[in-house]
Amino acid sequence: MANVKCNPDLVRERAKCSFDVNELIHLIDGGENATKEKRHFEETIFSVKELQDAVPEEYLSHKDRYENAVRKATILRDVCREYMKKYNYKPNRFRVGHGVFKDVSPFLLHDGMFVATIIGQGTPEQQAEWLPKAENMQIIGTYAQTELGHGSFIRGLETRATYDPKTEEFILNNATLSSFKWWPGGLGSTVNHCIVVAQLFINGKSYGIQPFIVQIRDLNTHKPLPGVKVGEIGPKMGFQTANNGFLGFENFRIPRMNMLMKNAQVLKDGTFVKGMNEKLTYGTMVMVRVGIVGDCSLNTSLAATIAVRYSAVRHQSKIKAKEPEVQILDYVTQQHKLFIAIASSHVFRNVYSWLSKSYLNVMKDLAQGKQDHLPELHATACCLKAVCSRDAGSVVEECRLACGGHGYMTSSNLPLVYGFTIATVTYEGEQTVLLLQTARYLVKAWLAALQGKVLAPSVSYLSDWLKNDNVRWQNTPEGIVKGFQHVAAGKVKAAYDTIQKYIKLGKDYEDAWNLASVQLMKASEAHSRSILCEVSWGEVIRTSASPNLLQVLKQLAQLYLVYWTLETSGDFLVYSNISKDDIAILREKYEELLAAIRPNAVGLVDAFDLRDEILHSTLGSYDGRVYERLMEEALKSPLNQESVNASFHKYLKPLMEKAKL
Ligand SMILES: CCCCCCCC/C=C\CCCCCCCCCCC/C=C/C(=O)SCCNC(=O)CCNC(=O)[C@H](O)C(C)(C)COP(=O)(O)OP(=O)(O)OC[C@H]1O[C@@H](n2cnc3c(N)ncnc32)[C@H](O)[C@@H]1OP(=O)(O)O
Ligand SMILES: Cc1cc2nc3c(=O)[nH]c(=O)nc-3n(C[C@H](O)[C@H](O)[C@H](O)COP(=O)(O)OP(=O)(O)OC[C@H]3O[C@@H](n4cnc5c(N)ncnc54)[C@H](O)[C@@H]3O)c2cc1C
Repeated sequence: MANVKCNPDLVRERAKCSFDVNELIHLIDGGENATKEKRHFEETIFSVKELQDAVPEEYLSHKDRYENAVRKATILRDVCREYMKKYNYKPNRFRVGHGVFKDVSPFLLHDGMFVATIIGQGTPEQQAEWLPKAENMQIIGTYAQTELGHGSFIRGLETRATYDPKTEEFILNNATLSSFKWWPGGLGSTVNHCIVVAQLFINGKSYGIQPFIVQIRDLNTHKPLPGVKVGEIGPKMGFQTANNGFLGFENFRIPRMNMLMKNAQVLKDGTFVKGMNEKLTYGTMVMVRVGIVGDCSLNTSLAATIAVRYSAVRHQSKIKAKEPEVQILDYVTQQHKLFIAIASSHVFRNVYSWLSKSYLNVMKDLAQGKQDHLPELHATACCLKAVCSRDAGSVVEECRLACGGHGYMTSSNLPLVYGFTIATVTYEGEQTVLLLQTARYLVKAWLAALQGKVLAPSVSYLSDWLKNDNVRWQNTPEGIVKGFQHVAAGKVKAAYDTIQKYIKLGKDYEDAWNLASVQLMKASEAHSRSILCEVSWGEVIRTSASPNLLQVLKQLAQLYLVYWTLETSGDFLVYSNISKDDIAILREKYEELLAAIRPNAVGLVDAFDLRDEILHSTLGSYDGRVYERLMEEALKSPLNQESVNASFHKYLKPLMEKAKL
């Protein structure tokens, strides 16, 4: 990228960067070698001509866009397969996926959840049967759980799998419209298999929801098998190329061994054997929620790169009347909008790495029959997924707004980035629903703390707070982290006390819970924020980097801490010993941090190392040729391929002529 002829503003910005951009790229990637491998892989992918679109996708019809996405998905699969064989390298498909599809791949659910569920829920024999086929794409699958009538409350799913011991088969049925599967990616027209999550019935008795692997289309003709009704759900706010679909069964039979039986089992005679913990059936969701925190980092870095580069190139208005128009990046309000995006991307990445380690440890424990840490992992993954996805959505939208009118252009790519980022707030567990899951855990932890029990590490601050809720406020990063824990503990206590108050007033526990649920949700959010602050600050101070880079990383981590303290200062005034003077000091600190980060802003987004092919943006490309690219892209509009459009003769001219009469 270094030899590209760049906009002079960007050249100046890059020259004043105080740290080594390559050092940060290597740190994010996990080492110099990892960067080399990543770049070589991306170079290979983006030099494949067939993966480049001649016409921007937005001009294609819904159908053509889908077909183009499937075409590219198959080419990408082949290229990746060859590449992995040759170099023994496991690429991050999500980064190049955004480059190839702009949006998401119709194979997203095959890779993200179908294969993962076979691994997580299948017995070794079932894995041997289906995994090689799925990994080779001999079969293509999705994860079909959500129905028209139920998504969040999965115990309420209506799809039935009734066991028939005579034939040793399950009979799948969707007797009601609300029981139809609705949403699974790739289901519309792409997949031939799915994991179907259905209510198991044996001899008229319900045994809860279980996962089944089901072939729904003929492998040669791709026609739906008899008894299967399947189709696509139509256009959405984003995820246009994900090919989300619907599905229903009528007396559709599958062999007994198609129930994934790593946890619970159904024996030939219809005996149901319970698993170690019925919630392990929800395992794929936990894994994906962890992954989404990482995805939030990537999505935020895409938007930050586009908006920061654009803001360095764009000049508008003046700070001082007699001086030239300034780069909009020099407005402190613009820095306020954008630097939190850079900081958040780093925070999400660090927290993702921490959460992934916890996830892998719990998986190891489960393999040995130990499940003590599962509730903590579930609670932590739920609230982090909810808060990171919501933050990422807000930050991406703020970046888009920070690009003014041009941020509204599809060619800026910001509307598309917003479309797939905001979807993460809903899928894999709607935000409020997940926050309330964590709240269940927090209330239990609070009760345990009141009883003097030892708490799990992520909630041990509740016991500390009970011992001393009167800690003196300190305007240091460590002091702020403590402050966030105080806010969280104060909110958990308040929510708990509210439940107790309603119970004393004669409400039963469930009603009391519902009445207190706004407070419970906020307590859960505060708990999540305290984890984000503690973990990300902890990761940064442990980072080994050159002094210059470390200084910048600390500035970003502090910016995150101070930003959120100021954003939620009301909570701090209620639940901690912060004073108005401390808040004034933090405001000053915030302004200092914005000023300190300003000279490094472009270097920081360069360090996300997102190629132009991944950014897909007229505003965010490395060379900063913003206006040229806006015009070049506009000229690709089909309306610009002719000097007079047919509608003139058909409609406008007759209208004008009628007006003359
Ligand atoms: C520079 C950048 C570098 C970064 C690089 C990043 C690279 C990116 C990396 C990775 C990216 C990976 C991204 C992955 C993407 C993959 C593909 C994504 C596409 C996904 C598309 C969407 C798919 C879907 O949406 S699938 C459908 C998902 N559906 C849901 O999530 C439903 C939500 N509902 C539920 O989960 C449940 O119904 C519930 C939990 C809300 C309630 O369940 P219920 O049975 O009613 O339980 P409840 O009575 O409330 O609780 C009973 C007790 O069970 C406990 N519990 C509940 N769930 C779990 C669980 N999962 N595990 C453990 N325990 C659980 C609960 O706490 C209760 O316990 P208690 O003790 O009784 O309180
Ligand atoms: C882009 C996209 C892709 C998807 N892909 C898939 C897929 O591949 N496979 C699949 O199976 N599913 C998929 N889904 C479905 C997704 O998982 C669900 O939409 C999601 O879990 C939310 O469930 P819901 O739609 O039932 O929302 P609802 O639960 O109906 O939410 C509506 C409102 O009700 C509130 N609410 C619901 N329950 C409670 C409660 N207990 N307490 C308080 N408030 C509550 C919510 O907070 C929300 O405000 C996808 C969804 C999207 C948007």
